[in-house]
Order: sequence, then C-alpha cells, then structure tokens
Amino acid sequence: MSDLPGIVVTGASGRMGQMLIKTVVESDKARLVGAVEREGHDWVGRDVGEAMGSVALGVTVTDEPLEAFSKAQAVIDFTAPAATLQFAKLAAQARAVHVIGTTGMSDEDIAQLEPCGRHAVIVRAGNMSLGVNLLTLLTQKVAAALDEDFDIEVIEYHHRHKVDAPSGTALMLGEAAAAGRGVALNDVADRGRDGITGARKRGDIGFTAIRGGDIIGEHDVMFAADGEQIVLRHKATDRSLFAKGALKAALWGQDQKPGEYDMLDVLGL
Ligand SMILES: NC(=O)C1=CN([C@@H]2O[C@H](COP(=O)(O)OP(=O)(O)OC[C@H]3O[C@@H](n4cnc5c(N)ncnc54)[C@H](OP(=O)(O)O)[C@@H]3O)[C@@H](O)[C@H]2O)C=CC1
Ligand SMILES: O=C(O)C1=N[C@H](C(=O)O)C[C@H](O)C1
Repeated sequence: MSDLPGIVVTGASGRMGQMLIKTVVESDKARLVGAVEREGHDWVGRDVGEAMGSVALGVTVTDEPLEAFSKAQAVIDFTAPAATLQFAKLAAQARAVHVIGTTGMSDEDIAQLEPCGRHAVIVRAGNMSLGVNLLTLLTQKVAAALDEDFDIEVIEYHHRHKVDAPSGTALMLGEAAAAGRGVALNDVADRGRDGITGARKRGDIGFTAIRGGDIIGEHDVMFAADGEQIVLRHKATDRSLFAKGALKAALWGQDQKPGEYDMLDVLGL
C-alpha cells in the first residue's frame, strides 16, 4: 500500500468531479481512494474509471461518504452547497482535509463550516487558480489607488450549465475591490439590474453575469471613469487548472492545523 495521501472526490460524475479524478490519478503525489455520488445515481457501484468511459481504476463509486472519507487523507468537493455542508461534517468527523470548490454558498452556509474547521483543515475558494488569486490582490491594489470617480463592475462569463450567479470568483473579486476601498461588499454590491433601475450609485460595485455555450470561466474587473477605463482580466481555457489547484490545496492541507484557509494561504500570496 502506497503512503501517498489518499484522496476522495465527491460529485464524481460532474464536470469538475471527472476532471479531479483524472488529475489525482495522473499525479505522482496522491492516490485516488474514493469517488462519491448521491444515493440512486447510476454510477454508484460501478468502477469510476469505467463509468467515465475509460480504463478501470479499481475504485468503486459509493453513496456512503463517511465510509469513503474514513479511508482518506483529503476530500475534494466541487458539488452543491447542501451537499458540501453535509460533506464538511463528515470530513471533520473523519479528520480529513476538506477542499471546497463549491460556489453559490450563502453567508449562513459558510458560517456552518466554522465548527467543522475546529476539527479538520478546510480550504475553500471560489477559484483555485493561481491567476485568479493573484488577480484578487491586483484588484485590491487598483481599487485602493482609485477613488469613487471610478465605477467598479465585475463581469463574469460562464457556460450555459452554471447554476449560481454571481460566480464564486466574481464575489472574490468584488470582496477584493471592496477591501481596497475600505468598505463592506454587502453595503455596496449591486447584483442584478432590470427595469427602471435609476442611475448607478456612486461607490457601488456592480456584477454582471453572462451565461452561454461552453465558456469555462472568464472574469473582468472594470474600473470606469469619465474619459478612461481600466480592465483587469482572467480567462480560464482548461478546467484542469482548477483541479490542479484543488489537489495542491489537498496536499498543502496535510501539514496544517485544523482551521479554515483559502487559496491565498495555499499559494503563499
Ligand atoms: N472553485 C473553483 O475553482 C471552481 C468551482 N466550481 C464549482 O464547482 C461546483 C460544481 O461544478 P460542476 O462540476 O461544473 O457542476 P456539475 O453539475 O457538473 O457537478 C456537480 C456534481 O455534484 C454532484 N452532487 C450534487 N449534490 C450531491 C450530493 N448531495 N451528493 C453527491 N453528489 C452531489 C452532482 O450530482 P447530480 O448530477 O446527481 O446532481 C454532480 O455530479 C459548482 O459550484 C461550481 O461553481 C467549478 C469550477 C472551478
Ligand atoms: O461553475 C463553473 O464552471 C466555475 N465556477 C467557479 C466560479 O463560480 O467562479 C470558478 C470557475 O469560474 C468555473
């Protein structure tokens, strides 16, 4: 038996689930020890490699997360808010590092992670890429340098299947812009315009969500003043970017004390 950290992937059949399984299997720093799907899913009981239409990997998809987590050092979870809250409790019980990529979690959902972080390491980020995490720091710096003559708008572009808006990344960028301005995002966020909205309020941070086709994930932070605009931009062209970041977080988490962390901690930014 290898002593490489064992990883369980939840939401195994999903876009990110499949990418994560491929990334873990191809890594020489970790091994895949479990794949979880919800009860009743037609992948349950099948070899996960075969279910993905490839070679057998010797890992059977299960609908019993606690049993899978108990055999693992880390759980990588890109699913949905309700599932992630359930997995957080089980990962804490199993003392496994819980890497959370799931977006669309409310403030109340996030608060529920706190007791879990007392027992296990949690790394959560709306975007696991180096580029976006660096962009949050640039956004904060530009927002701090400019005054409210510059309107800030975060524009995000995603595929037609995405179910949450604004994206987790857009909210990270909005938080960074608000921090640069020394304000709370909740006090200035303008999330959804329709009808007679009135003119833009000075100091607001706006969000625009585009959905279409197979766009993997693109984010612009626009600073628009009279006579000039600055646009900071990140474009993801491959989902493996997020999966590699998540695996890095799972490995980094092995050496940390229980608590809640983000990708800036993992990347040392
Ligand atoms: N942080 C980051 O870097 C990134 C985050 N994401 C986020 O990851 C999440 C997943 O995205 P994506 O893979 O595109 O979505 P998909 O819909 O393709 O996959 C989600 C998977 O989670 C499964 N799932 C949902 N609920 C449960 C449950 N209770 N138990 C077990 N499995 C469950 C779904 O199963 P079923 O089909 O049966 O519902 C599905 O297999 C989203 O929140 C997305 O925003 C995505 C990319 C990068
Ligand atoms: O749902 C997606 O696909 C993505 N979700 C994340 C988000 O909400 O920001 C990250 C990435 O943009 C892809």
